[in-house]
Amino acid sequence: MSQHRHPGAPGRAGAVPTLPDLPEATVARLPEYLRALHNLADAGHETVSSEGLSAAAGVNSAKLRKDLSHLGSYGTRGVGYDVTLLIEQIEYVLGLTQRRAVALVGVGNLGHALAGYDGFAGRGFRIAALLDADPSRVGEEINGLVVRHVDELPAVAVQESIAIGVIATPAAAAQRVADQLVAVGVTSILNFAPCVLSVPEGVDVRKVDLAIELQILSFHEHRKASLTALPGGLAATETQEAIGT
Ligand SMILES: NC(=O)c1ccc[n+]([C@@H]2O[C@H](COP(=O)([O-])OP(=O)(O)OC[C@H]3O[C@@H](n4cnc5c(N)ncnc54)[C@H](O)[C@@H]3O)[C@@H](O)[C@H]2O)c1
Repeated sequence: MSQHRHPGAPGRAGAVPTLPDLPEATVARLPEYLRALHNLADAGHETVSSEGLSAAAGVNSAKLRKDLSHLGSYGTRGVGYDVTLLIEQIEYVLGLTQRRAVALVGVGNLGHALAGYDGFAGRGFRIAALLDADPSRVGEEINGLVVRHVDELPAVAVQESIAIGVIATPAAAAQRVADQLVAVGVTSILNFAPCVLSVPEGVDVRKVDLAIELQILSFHEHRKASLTALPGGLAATETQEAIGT
C-alpha cells in the first residue's frame, strides 16, 4: 500500500499548517535523504527502495524507514518510494518550498568563502545580504552582492525579509551580532564562531565547528591506535566494527 501525504498540509486555503514535531535526529537526516533523492532524480530514477536510498544517503535502512514513517511515507511494497513525491514531502517539511533569505554577518576569510559559494540557491537558500563592521570591507562586491555596514542590519532585514542570520565574525563579536539579529526579528541563527550564544526563547541557534568535528575524528584515531596496540592487534574490519563505522 502506498501512503504518501504532506503531514499537516493545509486543509483549506490560508490555514496555517501544523507540522509534526519530529525528533531532532530525524530532522538532521532529512537533508541527507533530500540530497540523495535529488541525485537519484538527476540520474533518472523514478522510484527507490529503502535499501537503495539508505545506501545513497549513508543512513541505516531501519532508521530511514522510521524517519520517513514520521512523514507519513511508507513507500510501496515491491516498488519503494516515489522519488519526486518524497522530494516534495521532505522539502515541504523542511520548509524549503520558499527560498529563505540569509544575512551573512562577518565577511572575512570564512565569510568570503560562504558568500562566494553558489550551491546554496539549489538547496533552498538565497544569500540576500553581506554585512561587516570593518569600513574597509564595506562596498566590496562578492558574487553580485555589495558588503554593507552591520549598522544597516535593521533596514536590510526589512528590505530583504531576512529569515536566517549566519555569524562568521570572531567569537568576541558573535554575541553582539546575535543580539542585533534578534533585535531585528531574526529567529534562526547559524553560528560559525567558536562560542556559545545566549538567545531568547523561540530563537534557534545551530553551531558549525570544524575543529569539534576534527576532535571527534581524533578520538576515533586515538581509539583505533589503542585497539591495534592490543596484543595481536585487530584487523581493520574489526577495528571499524569496534568504533561503529
Ligand atoms: N566553524 C568553523 O568550522 C570555522 C572555521 C573557520 C573559522 N571559524 C570561525 O569563523 C569566524 C570567522 O573566521 P575568519 O577566519 O573568517 O575571521 P576574519 O577575521 O577573517 O573575519 C571576521 C570578519 O568579521 C568582521 N567583524 C568583526 N566584528 C564584527 C561585528 N561586530 N559585526 C560585523 N562584522 C564584524 C571583521 O571585520 C572581519 O571581516 C571566527 O570566529 C572563526 O573562529 C569557524
